[in-house]
Amino acid sequence: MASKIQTLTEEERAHLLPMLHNAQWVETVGRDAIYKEFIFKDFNQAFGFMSRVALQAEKMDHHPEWFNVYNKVQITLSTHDCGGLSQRDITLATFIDQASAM
Ligand SMILES: C[C@H](O)[C@H](O)[C@H]1CNC2=NC(N)=NC(=O)C2=N1
Repeated sequence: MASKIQTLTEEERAHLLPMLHNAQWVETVGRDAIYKEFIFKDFNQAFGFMSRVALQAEKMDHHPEWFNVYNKVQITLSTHDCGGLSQRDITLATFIDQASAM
């Protein structure tokens, strides 16, 4: 059986979280998750971004918690299967940042 997904170790966090902070991701209060808000020119741009993220999320079997109104997309990433931040969240956050810059 494949080993269960693990939350990030303290060592991994010390290395990865400063990089995420530089990219404007913040740690959520009261929960082991990261959060970022994206503002686009209009709904079309926002939904194009969401479409790119959705296809990647499905490929990874790792899905964002998100909220969209018009040009604004708020995203929280956490791994439900381990109850906190895992490497999958970091990988998806990196993809999301790239997708937002397209
Ligand atoms: C059964 C399915 O593989 C799991 O529920 C996947 C789906 N997408 C997921 N997305 C996120 N963000 N965390 C998970 O733990 C997760 N688990």
